[in-house]
Amino acid sequence: MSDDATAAPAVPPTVRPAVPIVRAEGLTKTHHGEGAPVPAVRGVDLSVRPGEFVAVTGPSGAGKSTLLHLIGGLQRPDGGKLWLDGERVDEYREARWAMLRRRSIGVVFQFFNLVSNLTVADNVELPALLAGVSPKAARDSRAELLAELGLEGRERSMPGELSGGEQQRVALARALVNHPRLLLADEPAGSLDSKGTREVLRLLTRFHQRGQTIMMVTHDARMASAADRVISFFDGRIADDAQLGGGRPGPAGGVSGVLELKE
Ligand SMILES: Nc1ncnc2c1ncn2[C@@H]1O[C@H](COP(=O)(O)OP(=O)(O)OP(=O)(O)O)[C@@H](O)[C@H]1O
Repeated sequence: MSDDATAAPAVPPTVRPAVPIVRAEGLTKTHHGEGAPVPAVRGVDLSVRPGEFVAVTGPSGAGKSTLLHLIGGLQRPDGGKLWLDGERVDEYREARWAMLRRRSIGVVFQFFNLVSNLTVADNVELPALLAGVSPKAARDSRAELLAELGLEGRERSMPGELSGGEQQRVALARALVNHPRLLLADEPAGSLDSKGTREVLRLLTRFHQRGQTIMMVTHDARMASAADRVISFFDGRIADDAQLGGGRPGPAGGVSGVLELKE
């Protein structure tokens, strides 16, 4: 008998995995509109680690936006469980969700959704003030972000006076003003020209490199390839989950979704 056979098995060092920013188990949502019910998200299991940049892609109607809205508390699931930063949130009431969204989740939409009768500065400061930040701290954060996003001097402009790309940068500043744990972006370049798209991509990449966790729905292959993980969504389910940049494939394995996305 060799020494190896009698030796005590090696005890692996204790590794405490980081608490996922997002964890979903069996997440389900059916829309009830005018016609027949539409099952948009069908039992999704998902985990997003701190610092990940995840692109969610897939055909129109696959349920991508619904998934993002469930994670951001903009819609409620019919079934399943959802944790944000380790805290079970799917049973939260609206007031608690509102507080969580203000403090921990930033959202950017395709059509910017800025308040049209507020100045750029007020649009960006508003979520900070609603979260209970002092007016001075809100002003300081706003000034820092607008400078960083190349919007210095536009503080007093109204959203309608800005280009689409500038409006999306204002929306990004607004989403980030409370330093959210999670940034959700639903087709953030969907209504921009190629210059605006490049700009949004550059900024998202920069914030990701600084550690910002991002989940982004996109149809755009270039946008998706900036992420470090691509989830392909099809018919309300995760069809593929792949790590980009040579990392390990996600739970569903395979790289077909990524290959399809490459230009
Ligand atoms: N509020 C709603 N009421 C009824 N049906 C809805 C509602 N929102 C979405 N749906 C339907 O649910 C399905 C999934 O929609 P969702 O917007 O999540 O898909 P998507 O993958 O984001 O699509 P797209 O890429 O076109 O935005 C679609 O069939 C859509 O028509």
